[in-house]
Amino acid sequence: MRVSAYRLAMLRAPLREVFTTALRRVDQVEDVVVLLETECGRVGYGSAPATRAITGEDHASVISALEAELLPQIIDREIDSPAAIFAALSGGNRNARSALEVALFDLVAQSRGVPLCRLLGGAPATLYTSLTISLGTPAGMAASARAALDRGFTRLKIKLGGEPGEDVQRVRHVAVAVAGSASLYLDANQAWNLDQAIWVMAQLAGEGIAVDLLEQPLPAADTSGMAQLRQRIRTPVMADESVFDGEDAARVIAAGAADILNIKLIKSGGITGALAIADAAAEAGLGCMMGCMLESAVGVAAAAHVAAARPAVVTRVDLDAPLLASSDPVQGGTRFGGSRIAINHTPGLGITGIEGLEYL
Ligand SMILES: C[C@H](N)C(=O)N[C@@H](CCC(=O)O)C(=O)O
Ligand SMILES: [Mg+2]
Repeated sequence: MRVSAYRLAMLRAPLREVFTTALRRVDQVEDVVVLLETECGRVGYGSAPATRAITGEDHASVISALEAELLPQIIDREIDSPAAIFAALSGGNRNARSALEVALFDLVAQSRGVPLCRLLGGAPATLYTSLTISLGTPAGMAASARAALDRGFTRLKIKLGGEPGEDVQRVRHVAVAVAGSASLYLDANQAWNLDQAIWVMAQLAGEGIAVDLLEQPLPAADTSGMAQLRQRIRTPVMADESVFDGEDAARVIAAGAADILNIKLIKSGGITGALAIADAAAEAGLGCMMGCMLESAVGVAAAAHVAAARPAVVTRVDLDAPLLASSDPVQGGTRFGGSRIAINHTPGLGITGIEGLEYL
């Protein structure tokens, strides 16, 4: 398979509500989309959002890495396997690499006539995602949680990361709103220190509020704090910003800093890096969550395929970004509806087009 041409475009989609975490606020889905074209008329899709607060990249740095560094490495080159993709690409930044890798994997799977997850060793499946409740006022978050129940979600990810007393209030309000109809997990996006994390979890335990999982409570580099926290609370701790790639995974596992790892294609620089994290976790007997950034259904569909390729280790998915948007311009392929994600059985990612792309 030879990539003969490429196009770059912007995909924009409005959100149902502004997405707010302890790290950033996002007003709309805004991805750089890579379209790779082959001599035989196939199109491979990949995408990346700007995630400056997490990976340091904005749209300009993603576009420049693609055009100046990465795309020249693959144009008119024979690429027909995952190993060839890995061998072809060097440099760039994580966001750009992820977009390009996904588009290449899409094409290789299409050329073999199999869904992407089959190329990666799995099979199409139905996944069930949590829905994220943005950081806000306790009353506002409770209302969003009730709306999520109405949409059929039974697992909610509660964004925290303000003053600890206020965070307890937020969880308390959400817990009352869902009244046991949904499991709750918390994501502080690095906002607390060790004492604050212990205090918040003790308050919630004291009030009998069940918390399923605690995601990235401490700063990404504080693996020793995360390891100490695990000894002090009963709730499993998940590493998100502490684990970008396979090397980070090995370090976090060796430090005993997490019970579960959150894999995201944008952090790992694509599918190869994501599988390296899953393999490291499997070897250590840890589970993984497949997560996403606030991004379009192109990258999230690719993440769903990776999850379906490693069902024994990727036991949870937080692939809700397309559901946080008020419409999905991506046509064909993996379908997102309520909490249900139905992975396509058609070749590659199965994408047949994207409405409203603004070509660069
Ligand atoms: C969208 C997903 N549920 C999520 O919360 N992902 C991130 C943050 C995404 C972003 O800032 O774009 C997370 O911290 O888990
Ligand atoms: Mg997180």
